[in-house]
Amino acid sequence: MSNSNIGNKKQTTRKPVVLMSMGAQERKGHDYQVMTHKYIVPLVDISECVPVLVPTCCGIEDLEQYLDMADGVYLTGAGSNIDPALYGQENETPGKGQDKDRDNFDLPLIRAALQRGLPIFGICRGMQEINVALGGDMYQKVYAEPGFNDHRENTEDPVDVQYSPAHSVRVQQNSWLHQVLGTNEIRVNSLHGQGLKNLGKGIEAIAHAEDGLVEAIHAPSLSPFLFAVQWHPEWQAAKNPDSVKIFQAFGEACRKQVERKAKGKTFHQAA
Ligand SMILES: N[C@@H](CCC(=O)NCCCC(=O)O)C(=O)O
Repeated sequence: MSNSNIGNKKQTTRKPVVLMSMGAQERKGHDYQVMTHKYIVPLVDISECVPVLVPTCCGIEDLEQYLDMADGVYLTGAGSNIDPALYGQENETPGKGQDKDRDNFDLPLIRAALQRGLPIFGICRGMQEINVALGGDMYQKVYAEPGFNDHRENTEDPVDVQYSPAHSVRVQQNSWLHQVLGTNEIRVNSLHGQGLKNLGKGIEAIAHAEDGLVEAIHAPSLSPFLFAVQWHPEWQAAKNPDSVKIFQAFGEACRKQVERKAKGKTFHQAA
């Protein structure tokens, strides 16, 4: 934490404010907006940011006001699938739940955050949303695609088994992620049935699973920090050195945004 004295008033640089879009859940006949604890804790403890949980059930009328408050955007995983109509496909998984409110909030949120040069970090569904928001599409059933492995968890397993390391990920040599992690191969958990197919405009893959499926993306031509992963670094993040490095990198990107804002600049002006 850096301090600066202005006159006699001691001013402390504020922590970054990060938007977390919530998802829909129905319980006992009531509709809820939810956010899982495991996503919040590393943002507070490791990224050292202040989360603002945003309901996605009320449309995008206040989107710009939310973004006025934000120094970063953090898009989490969720069991729901993105509506395939949003990337020009028929629905191949009619039995899987969707969350159209979250789709219809997050895709405009991503585009508007990019316009403002805000750091964006996505996990699992969050990575998929970023790809779709920028015109990419998905394999709706990776497990049914020739040549790909099954990346789903066994939902009958205990939760700690579901989130245990499941496969290796090769990190692109000399990529930003390689520099952050200091290695070109890591072991990751895997809890997804869908995966990135054609990449959206400006999106580059920087890590792949053993079967070639995209596991991490960035977009250096679009943003100072647009980074997303298919695995779940938030799971017991403090115990995973790779996760700690990722959440620290996101926090640092958001602190730079705070500094830019304090100087009255946007990323595009400061570049
Ligand atoms: N439905 C998509 C995205 C999967 C995903 O985000 N899984 C995480 C669910 C539980 C959690 O939040 O950890 C797909 O199947 O690819």
